[in-house]
Amino acid sequence: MPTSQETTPLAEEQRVLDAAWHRRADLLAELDSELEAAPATDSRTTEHARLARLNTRRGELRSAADGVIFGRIDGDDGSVRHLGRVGLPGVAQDSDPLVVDWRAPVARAFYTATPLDPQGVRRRRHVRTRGPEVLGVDDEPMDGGLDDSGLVGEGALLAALDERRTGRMGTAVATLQREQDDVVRADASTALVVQGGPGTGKTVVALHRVAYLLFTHQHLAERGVLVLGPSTRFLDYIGQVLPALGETAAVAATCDTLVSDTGAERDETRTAAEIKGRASWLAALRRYVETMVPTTDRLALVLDGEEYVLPPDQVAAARRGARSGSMSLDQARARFVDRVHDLLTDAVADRQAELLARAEEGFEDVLGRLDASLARRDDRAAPSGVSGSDVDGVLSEADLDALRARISEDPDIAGSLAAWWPRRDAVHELAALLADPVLLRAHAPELTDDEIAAVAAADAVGPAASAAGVPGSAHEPRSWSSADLALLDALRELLGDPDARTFGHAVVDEAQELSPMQWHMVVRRCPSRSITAVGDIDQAESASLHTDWAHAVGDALGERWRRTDLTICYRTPREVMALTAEVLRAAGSRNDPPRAVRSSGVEPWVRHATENDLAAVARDAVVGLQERYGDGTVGVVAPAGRLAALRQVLPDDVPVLSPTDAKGLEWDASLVVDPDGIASGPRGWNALYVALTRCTQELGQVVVG
Ligand SMILES: Nc1ncnc2c1ncn2[C@@H]1O[C@H](COP(=O)(O)OP(=O)(O)OP(=O)(O)O)[C@@H](O)[C@H]1O
Repeated sequence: MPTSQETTPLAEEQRVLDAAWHRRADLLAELDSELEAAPATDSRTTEHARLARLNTRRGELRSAADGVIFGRIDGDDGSVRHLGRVGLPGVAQDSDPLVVDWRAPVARAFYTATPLDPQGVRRRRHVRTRGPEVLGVDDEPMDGGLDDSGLVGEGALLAALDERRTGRMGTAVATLQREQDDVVRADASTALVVQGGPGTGKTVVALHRVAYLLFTHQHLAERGVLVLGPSTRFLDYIGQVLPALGETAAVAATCDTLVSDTGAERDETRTAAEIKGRASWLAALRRYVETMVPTTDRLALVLDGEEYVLPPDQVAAARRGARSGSMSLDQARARFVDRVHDLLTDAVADRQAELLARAEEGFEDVLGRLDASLARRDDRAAPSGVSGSDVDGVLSEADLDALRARISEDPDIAGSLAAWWPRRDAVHELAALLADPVLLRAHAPELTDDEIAAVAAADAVGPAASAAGVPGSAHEPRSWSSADLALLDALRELLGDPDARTFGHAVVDEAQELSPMQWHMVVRRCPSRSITAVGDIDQAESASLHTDWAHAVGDALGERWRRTDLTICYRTPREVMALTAEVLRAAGSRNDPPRAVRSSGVEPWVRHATENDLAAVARDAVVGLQERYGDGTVGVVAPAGRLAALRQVLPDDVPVLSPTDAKGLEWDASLVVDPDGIASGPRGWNALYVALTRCTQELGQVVVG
């Protein structure tokens, strides 16, 4: 006889979780033994692909321990479905799944049904679990009651939002909100720009979208998804989320690490960064690369000691033909070399025919040369075959093929062609261009003299560059800024980049920071333009001074993108968001801050300090916050110029960051030191908006003066 305890919703869900937990364990054991039994090396592609699939599935199942089930929807038709981070099939064949994957179409109603639009759902239940244990259950009947908040599963959501922060981004798969779910499941055939204020869940949405797309579209899973974030610190912050959502086919990078393993090694002035970020560099670099195509039509090549001067009109035609279309310089060069091999083959055959003709006229000396020449070459077909040249001395098709093959492998010919049309190295060529005002003026005529001076001066920061300014001249290896790396990426593509990898989809976080040249980097990685970009134009600090999204993405995406907005702030409490409207106005924004869903009950506070006691006041404030949020996280945001001094006095375990580096991160409590100093920098009010919105509970400020 069931006890009264066992009939409670909690006991009911515990029974479901027990069954799901065991099913997951059984599936994992099956996968383990199947993978162990597989031969260590099997070169067959099909077997390789099968093992990769099994491995992925094992990874998914392992990482789903928290969230084996997290929700349930009861339909009007009496159906009951449980949702989890990964789907679990029923034991009997053809039985209903025990747990439905959250990304499956039938799971959608869990995120989007409301009492006003129940979508066939009678009741939504959030099931809070830790490992194999059910902690609590929140029910939401869809019986046409009030729908005031616009929130889905408000109780579960607010409980999730009140949890202490760990310094790593958690998953919100159980509590995604309707406007977020719309983005997660949006059509991926064109670019989507998601504008949202601080804490509206842009990162959450971007990451869940990756998981959703990889689950739903096999071709994306095969081609991979690129996740671009603003910094390696940020990538570390989100690092655990994708595997926990079941995704391993995503590659995380920053724009800088896409180009160089070391990332950007030097900063530069905002002026230089803004100039170098402009889209007009694409045309400038194209013009520059055009100067790397030889202009002479005289091409003399030596084969077997004989010089052949190729017909100049044909050399010119080969050069023109090679540059047609949108090929890289390397591809064009390869095409040209191919054509030159044909021309040389013809020239050798013509000369031989000419010698033969003269021999027939009885010139013994010529006959001697011809014999010697034929003896040196091995272009004729094998003696056993019937060869035209055996009969009349004219090279047969087979002889010509053999001659062409020999020409294409001849190292001297290759050497002559390399001297005539040298291969170019993007690093050297870019260093040469940026260091040389004459070259800059020639290829980037839209730049003013002051702008050219700013670019060349920025370049002089790097190790010595040759003053010769001739493309290809010897340049020392130099260090690059972020803006340089975007130029390098573009130049590499124009010259030919054998290592370039493309992806099926790209997700860009903090997208407001990308320069037009960086947007081109994204499109280069994702030529289909299946891109999801999330960002907040009001948090933009980038030197590129975007004021709206059309300005930011227009050059790279043209008209081929659409925008959607996230409007609810899940992170920052109402008490803190109330401070931000004024900051936004000072930043010149016409937007309102997002609506905060929660209150922390703690009013933001301000302490005053002088330059002399600033460090001590900040230290005192941080220690106080640490005492109150000992089980959570505390972070400090300050103007870049104050960071070093503050780091010396503040506890080691507290991150002390500039607004730029704090972007996208959050702590339970944050201290903003010298907000006026932050606001007085370039795009300073936008930076202050970032700084003030990092906390989930409590905000303190130390004002100087
Ligand atoms: N639906 C949700 N359920 C639970 N938590 C959520 C949800 N949406 C957002 N959050 C939480 O709100 C916080 C802010 O989310 P997130 O960092 O994605 O916002 P953001 O818009 O990227 O912020 P920023 O503009 O500052 O980078 C995070 O702690 C996130 O886990």
